[in-house]
Amino acid sequence: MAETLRIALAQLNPVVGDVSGNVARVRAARAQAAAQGADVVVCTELVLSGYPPEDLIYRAAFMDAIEEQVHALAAETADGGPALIVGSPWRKDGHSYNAALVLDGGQIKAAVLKHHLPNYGVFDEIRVFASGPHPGPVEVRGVRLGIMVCEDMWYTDVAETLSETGAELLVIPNGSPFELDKGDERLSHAAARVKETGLPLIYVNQVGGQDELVFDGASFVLDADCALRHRAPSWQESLTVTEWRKGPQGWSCVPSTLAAEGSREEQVYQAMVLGLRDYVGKNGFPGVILGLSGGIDSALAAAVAADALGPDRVWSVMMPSPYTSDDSLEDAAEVARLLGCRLDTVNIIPAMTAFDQMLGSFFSGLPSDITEENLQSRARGVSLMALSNKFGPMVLSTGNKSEMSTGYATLYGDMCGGYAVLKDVYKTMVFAVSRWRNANTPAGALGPQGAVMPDRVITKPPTAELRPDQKDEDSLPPYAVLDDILERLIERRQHLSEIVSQTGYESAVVERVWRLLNRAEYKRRQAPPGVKITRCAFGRERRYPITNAYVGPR
Ligand SMILES: Nc1ncnc2c1ncn2[C@@H]1O[C@H](COP(=O)(O)OP(=O)(O)OC[C@H]2O[C@@H]([n+]3cccc(C(=O)O)c3)[C@H](O)[C@@H]2O)[C@@H](O)[C@H]1O
Ligand SMILES: Nc1ncnc2c1ncn2[C@@H]1O[C@H](COP(=O)(O)OP(=O)(O)OP(=O)(O)O)[C@@H](O)[C@H]1O
Ligand SMILES: NC(=O)CC[C@H](N)C(=O)O
Repeated sequence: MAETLRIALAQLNPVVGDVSGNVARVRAARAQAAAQGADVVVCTELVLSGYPPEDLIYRAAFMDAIEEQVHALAAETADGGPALIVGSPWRKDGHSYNAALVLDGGQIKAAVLKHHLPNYGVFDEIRVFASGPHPGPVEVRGVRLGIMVCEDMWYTDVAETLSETGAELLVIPNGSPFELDKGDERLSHAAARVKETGLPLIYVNQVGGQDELVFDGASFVLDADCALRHRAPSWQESLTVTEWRKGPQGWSCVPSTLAAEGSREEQVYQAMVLGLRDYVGKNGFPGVILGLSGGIDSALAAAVAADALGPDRVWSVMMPSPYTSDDSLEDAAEVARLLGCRLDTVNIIPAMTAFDQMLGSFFSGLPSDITEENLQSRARGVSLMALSNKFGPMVLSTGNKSEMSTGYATLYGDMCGGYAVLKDVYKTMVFAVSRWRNANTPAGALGPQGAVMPDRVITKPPTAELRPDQKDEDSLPPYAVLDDILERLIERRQHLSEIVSQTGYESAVVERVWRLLNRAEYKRRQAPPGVKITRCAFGRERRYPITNAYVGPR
């Protein structure tokens, strides 16, 4: 019976669908762990397919490719190196499962099948996977490991079965997407399982961006007394070999590095950076292009892009109209200078004049209104898309969550683009994160050190500059009030009366925000994807009908 054990936590960034690339990532991690004397390497949930694989699981050829690669990987473990615990889709008796496979001594020693399939929020695993039975422990190098997959740790029953059937150590491969405050939630579920079973626990999480999700990593180890023995860094791949010793009370982990979690602003910023970096990188774009207005949203989006990709892959374009102020021109130029990214000017006045002429016979005698305002926004969108078509960079959309919530954005105008950087970040958080970035250089950032936007960009009142003297707060409640109401409606799903009684806001204001929110559903369905940051992001997590005649109590 082993009295010491070295277990490697492989916090990897797989690419969904890239089976051979993912196998290569696992192979490299195993070689690195072997060089550090590891006995076992624990990888993340579904690392071979990438998480979440969604409907790829329905493709028999995809599942065949995975099976073939698993057998090859298993055969490689005959080399006397560490055992591998890899997450992989796995077929058995005509069903597809979300499994953790134990590969050792040249064989597939066990397939632990996920029991609790998450089917809420961003998850719909019941769509593609069958639920496995409660697993039992798997003996690896003389130690009975209680392996369970991600969601199985969020309930009591799987850990209970594992401990009752002799597990000595809980091991959990995860694909747990980032959202604010998720770290505490994970830790409290993990600690509950440790307390119930008296067993130490290893939690290994995926890192990287996948469409609207970003995985922060932050893998960790809890000892049997719930002491945190290791926390891997967030937002980057890592491989840590942890040392375990067996004493009279069971297994205990030798204390190792504890990476800091970072402030909320830092987490939001890093989530946007990694989400964008991986979206651009994994989809093969040479870089990004965006309209830089001199306002805070496009300045922050540009800063995130420069930190994600490097300033030389960010192309900013100022597109002045007759309503663009000198301050905006100066501020856009200063943002581009501070970031060190390319800035060009494309005047949209000729396009506005052309539309006046093209549509003049229809519009004659009618007052100028939102129609002409939206044409400016659309002229900018068309220009950016043309530059994207000609030169290849993907267009970034810069709308924030307050705007996405209220429909304060122009369809096929500023809503155009491939990816919306700030989509799940309320305007009040946009201000806070911009201040944070001006005072801090994020770890791993490819952009410049120091401030990335002039103070005036943060302090001036937000305006869309689509007509003279326009200010956002002329049409919307102040952002502090708007965001508070939106957060209560969206994330907390509060009733309107509850919001009024808890906050003292006028019920007419809360009613208006509710109406704006519901009315903009059609716009959100046409919005580009953007990374999930909050507890309830638009898209999969908030599914209201567009055609919606409900008028009863809300
Ligand atoms: N249920 C439905 N299903 C499908 N389509 C629907 C629809 N209801 C309206 N529509 C269509 O949508 C059109 C209205 O949408 P749209 O054309 O976008 O225009 P609209 O929402 O009327 O105006 C854009 C709003 O965004 C504000 N804005 C624009 C640009 C930038 C910023 C900023 O500060 O960032 C703010 C602007 O001040 C204005 O309040 C309708 O004319 C109709 O064609
Ligand atoms: N003059 C401009 N030049 C370049 N892009 C612009 C210009 N005006 C608007 N845009 C683009 O359209 C987006 C919507 O901007 P708008 O000024 O209407 O409102 P906003 O949401 O307050 O954004 P920002 O804070 O970036 O100004 C901007 O973020 C920017 O990408
Ligand atoms: N992949 C999963 O099973 C994730 C579900 C889990 N509750 C989490 O977010 O951590």
